[in-house]
Amino acid sequence: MTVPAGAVTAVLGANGAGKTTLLRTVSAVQSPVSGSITMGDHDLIGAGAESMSRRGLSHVPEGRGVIVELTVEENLRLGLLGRNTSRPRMDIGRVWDMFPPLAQRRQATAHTLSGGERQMLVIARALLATPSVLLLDEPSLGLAPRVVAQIFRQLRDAVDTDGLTVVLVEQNARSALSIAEHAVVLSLGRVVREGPAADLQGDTELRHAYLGF
Ligand SMILES: Nc1ncnc2c1ncn2[C@@H]1O[C@H](COP(=O)(O)OP(=O)(O)OP(=O)(O)O)[C@@H](O)[C@H]1O
Repeated sequence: MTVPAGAVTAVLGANGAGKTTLLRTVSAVQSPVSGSITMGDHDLIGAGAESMSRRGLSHVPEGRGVIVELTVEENLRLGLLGRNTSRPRMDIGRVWDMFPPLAQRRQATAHTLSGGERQMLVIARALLATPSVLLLDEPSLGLAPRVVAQIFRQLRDAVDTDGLTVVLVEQNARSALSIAEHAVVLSLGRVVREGPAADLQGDTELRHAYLGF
């Protein structure tokens, strides 16, 4: 599969299709059995996790990952530590504008946040490191549609404003396709369809067979 730069690519497929494995392999958490992974001209296989962040690749795994003992603001400051200073557009002030619920709770300990607020926090923390490629695993999991819409709107804005490249793994195919330019459908660990998101959205047979809507 190919991920176009400066766009959102949705990675879709049923439970167990291999979406999480794909992201873990790209970000070097897991080793591939075969094949190749390249970013621009660079071969990523064997590069190691540290080298991934130097190349501007950031992975937000499923299941949140905020540090619950720290405040919202302290969690965000951790994102600044891994910052790629050649892309300085993102700062904590912009996070407060992007996610007003976080601004209201900036001194609150993260364990008091709702699921949606925690998801906003991990995405904001990843954005503060100013990655060029953001891998997001199921950011909508367990969240109310209104919160999902808010998070997706901000992601879309980061792509449009900063030229960020997003790989969005989602079971919520309808929402993911609504913000993606490009899409890939996985089944049993293989790509069964890849193309413009609008084409996949318009393909009723594909939607019924693989996307559940
Ligand atoms: N390309 C592949 N080749 C062989 N096995 C794979 C491949 N991709 C995934 N698997 C295996 O399939 C199983 C399910 O994969 P994975 O958890 O990545 O799916 P998923 O689409 O993320 O599912 P969920 O939506 O439930 O999180 C895992 O045991 C994984 O090791």
